[in-house]
Amino acid sequence: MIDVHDLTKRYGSHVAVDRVTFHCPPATVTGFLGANGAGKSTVMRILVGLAMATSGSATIDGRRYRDIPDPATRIGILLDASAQHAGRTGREALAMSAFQLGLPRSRVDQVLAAVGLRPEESLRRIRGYSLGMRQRLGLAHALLGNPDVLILDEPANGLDPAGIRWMRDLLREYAADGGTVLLSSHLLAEVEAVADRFVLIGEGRILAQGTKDELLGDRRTFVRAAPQKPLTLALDEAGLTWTRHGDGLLIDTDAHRIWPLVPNGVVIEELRPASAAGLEDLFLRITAQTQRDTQRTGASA
Ligand SMILES: Nc1ncnc2c1ncn2[C@@H]1O[C@H](COP(=O)(O)OP(=O)(O)OP(=O)(O)O)[C@@H](O)[C@H]1O
Repeated sequence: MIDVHDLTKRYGSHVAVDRVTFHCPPATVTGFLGANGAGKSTVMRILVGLAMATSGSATIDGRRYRDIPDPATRIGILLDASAQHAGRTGREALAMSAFQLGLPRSRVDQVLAAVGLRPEESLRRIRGYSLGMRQRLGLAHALLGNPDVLILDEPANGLDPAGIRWMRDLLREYAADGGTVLLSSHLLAEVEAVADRFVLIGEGRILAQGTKDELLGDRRTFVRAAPQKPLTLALDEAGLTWTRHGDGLLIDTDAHRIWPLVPNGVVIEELRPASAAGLEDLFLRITAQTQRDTQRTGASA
């Protein structure tokens, strides 16, 4: 469990993180979202002991990072994939870390396979790695000690679409096995696809937090159909509630439940979630309204 409580970080007179509170339960992926300079990296750096809090606390399983024995076997960290030793090969870098952690060399092959770095790639010097390869290597480092918490700052940066899909699957599996993931990203669609919970931060303050349902709320579906009557009859028969909305219907269920009910001969002209465009829309609306002197908290944890 990651617990950030009333955390504040000042740099001189600048308040980078302002009384931030959130937690990340086990078996979940928490997406940490915010515009450039919002304070995400600062919170993550404090969590892993690279920066000191001005006040408040940031703990993992009830302890500050520096108080955790063998932290690398409990917490996997990827903060800056470009900050890896350029002159070593990927395999050498992992082998050194494995040695320091007292892990068998076979663990290096396991994590290389887990992150999809091919043997010939692992033998190349890191300076020749693409950003996507560095991200994979950084994640291999994070996974090396088989931790049950992952703290990842922008891990999808530089990954191609297949890489992003791969990372999504890896993190979902990790959480399904009971792991706790805190992941920051600018790629909202990706975070929306992988995370169970979201924390939105702006100018150092929490703007909203909650599960997808809590934040994106409206699960109704808007449908325009021609002719409409047979569809409303089918909806009634299925026990679904609906209301007329403009030239269409607002139906009290998810889109995937509606498709099988559409009678033969009815043409669906439009079918979409009734709420706006999802997380990206929410993010842009909330951050557009960001004021340092107002705190908007959506559904809370
Ligand atoms: N060492 C530092 N000294 C002074 N100010 C800092 C320092 N580190 C961060 N800041 C400031 O704190 C604020 C938050 O920065 P932070 O890097 O945490 O944001 P972020 O949300 O991670 O942004 P990005 O998405 O661009 O990485 C910014 O205004 C930044 O300029």
